[in-house]
Amino acid sequence: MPRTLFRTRIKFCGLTRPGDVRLAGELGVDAVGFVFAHGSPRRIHVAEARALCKALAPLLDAVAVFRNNSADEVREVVKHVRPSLLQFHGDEDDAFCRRFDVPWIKAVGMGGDLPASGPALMAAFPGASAFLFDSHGGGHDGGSGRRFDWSAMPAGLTRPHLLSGGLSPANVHDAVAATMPWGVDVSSGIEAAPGQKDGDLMRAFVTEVRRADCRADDDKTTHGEGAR
Ligand SMILES: O=C(O)c1ccccc1N[C@@H]1O[C@H](COP(=O)(O)O)[C@@H](O)[C@H]1O
Repeated sequence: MPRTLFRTRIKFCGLTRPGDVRLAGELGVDAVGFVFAHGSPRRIHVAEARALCKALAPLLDAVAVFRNNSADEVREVVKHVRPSLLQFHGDEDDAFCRRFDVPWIKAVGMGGDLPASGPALMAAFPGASAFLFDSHGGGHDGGSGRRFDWSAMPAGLTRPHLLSGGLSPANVHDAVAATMPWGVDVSSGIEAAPGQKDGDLMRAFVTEVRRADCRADDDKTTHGEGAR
C-alpha cells in the first residue's frame, strides 16, 4: 500500500474523562481540546483540566478552548493548565488573542455571515497560527454537531486551517477528500453523550481520516500532482 506523505492532523475536542484522553493518545491523534467556554455541556474547570493533563501521552497537545471568556479566565488556564495552544471561538480580536503569549487558533463561524476571503482573514488576525472553520454563527453555537457547506470555505489562505462542525466517522473521509484541510476537529461526532467520548467512534474517526490520506496519496501518484 502506498504511504501518504501528508498526514491530516486530528484534534478531538471536549474531553472530560482521563480514559478518553489516554485512548486519544493511543490512537495517535495530534491534539485534545479542553473546553472552558461558558454554557458548553463539555465545560470543565482548571482543576479538572490539570487532572486530565496527567493522562496526556507524550507529544499529544492540549488545546484550551474559549468563547468570549475574560482575559483573567484565559490567564488562569494558561498558568495552571499550560496548554500548548489556545482556541478562540467567540468575538475575540487579534489583540485579545495574542495577549497570552501562547500560539492560538482563531475559529471562524460559517453559520452566519461568511468571511470575505482568506487574505482578509489573515489581515484581521495576523497573530493566528491557524484558522478553524466551524458551523457556529447566525444563532448557532460551536460544538453543536452541525456541518456547513464545505464549498463556502474561503480561498487564498496560506496558513494552516482545520475543518470542523458536524464531522463524524460517516462523513470525515469525504470531508478530507473534498477540502484537503491541514487538520480536522471533532466533538459531537465521537460522543455517546456530551463530554463522554465513545471509543469505537474515536477509533473509526481516525481510521476514516487515514483512509482519506491514503486516497489523496494514490490520487497524487496517479495524476502526478504535488503534495498539499
Ligand atoms: O465543544 C463545545 O462544547 C464547544 C463549545 C464552545 C465553543 C466550541 C466548542 N467546541 C468546538 O466546536 C467545534 C465543532 O464541534 P462538533 O464536532 O460539531 O460538535 C469544534 O471545533 C470544537 O472544538
